[in-house]
Amino acid sequence: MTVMEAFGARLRRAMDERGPLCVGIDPHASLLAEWGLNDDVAGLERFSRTVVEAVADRVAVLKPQSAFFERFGSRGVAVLEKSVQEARAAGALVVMDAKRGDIGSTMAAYAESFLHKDAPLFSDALTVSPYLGYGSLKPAVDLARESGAGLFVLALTSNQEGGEVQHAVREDGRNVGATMLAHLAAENAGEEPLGSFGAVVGATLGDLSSYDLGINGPLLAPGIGAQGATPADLPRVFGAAVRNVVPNVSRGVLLHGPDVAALRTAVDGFAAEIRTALSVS
Ligand SMILES: O=c1ccn([C@@H]2O[C@H](COP(=O)(O)O)[C@@H](O)[C@H]2O)c(=O)[nH]1
Repeated sequence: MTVMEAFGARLRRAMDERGPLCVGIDPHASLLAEWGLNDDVAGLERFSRTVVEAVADRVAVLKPQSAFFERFGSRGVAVLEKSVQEARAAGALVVMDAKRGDIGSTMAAYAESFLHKDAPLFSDALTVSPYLGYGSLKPAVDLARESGAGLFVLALTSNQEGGEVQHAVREDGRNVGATMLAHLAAENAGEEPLGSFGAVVGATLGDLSSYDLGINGPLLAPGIGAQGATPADLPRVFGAAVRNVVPNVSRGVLLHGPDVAALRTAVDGFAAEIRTALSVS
């Protein structure tokens, strides 16, 4: 049996070769309408196919937002399966944004759904919520290691409301977000060139210098474009950890569809801005 190389190593290579940009596949009803598509499974399929065709051969990571597929029931999930498989076949890594989290015994089933190498929805990495306790994620950590997959744990999310949970201070004086980062640093200790257990840290959050972002793992950074952050913000927000940042843009790219050339131009524009921002940091 061939064992897949660890996600962190595959991601590092993809980022070095293609740049770090992650493009979201977020088929909002409003975007389907703007693309002249119906808000139905056929529209969903056309939308996702177009995004994959336009960008999967040029970005390091594609991030389908599962919610927009689940909205259509089993036929929507079938479209999601196909999109994941086509994106991976075109050379992009796929981060499934499903934000799963539950008690350990149920978490094991979520892990089987997205991280088992034979699962129809197998993805290179999965977003997970640690708010049932970081330890509840252990089945996903274990299966990810076995499959060569990765996780992105919600640590400091891009939305303002996240602060009431993530900035809450524990008895040891550390806040919850910082605690998640510390768990991830322990998970990734000694891994080269990059650990497989990443954090979600919003690009919208301003100065994060009070946090130790040196987790030796990737930092998935949503919030660029529609949520107001820009590539130029990345060095200020992430400091020395910026080399491990995977900046995500969804609507900021998708609003340029359905024209494939226009989508590619938008992606190339964000990629160039990110390159410039990182080269001066
Ligand atoms: O903290 C988080 C975690 C996840 N997201 C997801 O990223 C994209 C962002 O989409 P935009 O259109 O670029 O705003 C979306 O799928 C969110 O669910 C996030 O925004 N913040």
